[in-house]
Amino acid sequence: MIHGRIRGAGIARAVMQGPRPVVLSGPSGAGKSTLLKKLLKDYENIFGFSVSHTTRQPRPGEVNGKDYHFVTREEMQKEIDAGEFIEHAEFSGNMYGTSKGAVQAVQAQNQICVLDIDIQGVKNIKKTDLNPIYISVQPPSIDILEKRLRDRKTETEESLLKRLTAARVDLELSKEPGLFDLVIINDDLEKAYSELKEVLLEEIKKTQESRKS
Ligand SMILES: Nc1ncnc2c1ncn2[C@@H]1O[C@H](COP(=O)(O)OP(=O)(O)OP(=O)(O)O)[C@@H](O)[C@H]1O
Ligand SMILES: Nc1nc2c(ncn2[C@@H]2O[C@H](COP(=O)(O)O)[C@@H](O)[C@H]2O)c(=O)[nH]1
Repeated sequence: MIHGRIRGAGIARAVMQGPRPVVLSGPSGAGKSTLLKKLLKDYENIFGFSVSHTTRQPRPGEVNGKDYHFVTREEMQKEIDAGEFIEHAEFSGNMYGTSKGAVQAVQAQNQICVLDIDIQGVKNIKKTDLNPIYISVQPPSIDILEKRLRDRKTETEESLLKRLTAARVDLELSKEPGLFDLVIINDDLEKAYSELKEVLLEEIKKTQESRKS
């Protein structure tokens, strides 16, 4: 596995559709949303979030259309059948998916599109021509992950156990050589955030430059 270095960042994209997207993956509770929120705050208008669809219930404070498009299983299946999704997966008893519209909405603003998706999503995106930078955010240990998930107070005991089981699978599958361009161990948040910014610096600069011209 490659740590702290990016593969293929300098390779020109076959089809230039603006800045290269970014996939953030890793176990639930590893800190993807925390890092992403910092990035979106510090680089407002440079990054845009791909708003996924999900069938899970909204958490307190989550906004429909901003954090997720909260939909029923029937609604989501209908859109999947109509070919409106780039990828979709079942995670911890709910459906999640990235619609074509979610990515297009960000790319239309010439922003770097960031996808927060699980490892099944990563494998499915690999089959497309999206060509993102793949980053896995991982916890320092499973025990710390469990503590973070418990402290977040978003899960029932049942869903927490499901997420921990999925986390173990995720950490195993993530070892596949070449699956991720970069693995960030999110122990110290500021250090993890610096690593994330460093790897994205080239795309950030390109996007900032394109705004000037
Ligand atoms: N480096 C860190 N040190 C301590 N706590 C952290 C750190 N990073 C994130 N956290 C906390 O851990 C919890 C889980 O983080 P977060 O919700 O960002 O994870 P996630 O990977 O986005 O999870 P999910 O995939 O379920 O959305 C949050 O309560 C967050 O505040
Ligand atoms: N394959 C996809 N996975 C997604 C998508 N949106 C989110 N996720 C992943 O689901 C889990 C759980 O998220 P939570 O918000 O319920 O905690 C997490 O690993 C996300 O990365 C998606 O569109 N496709």
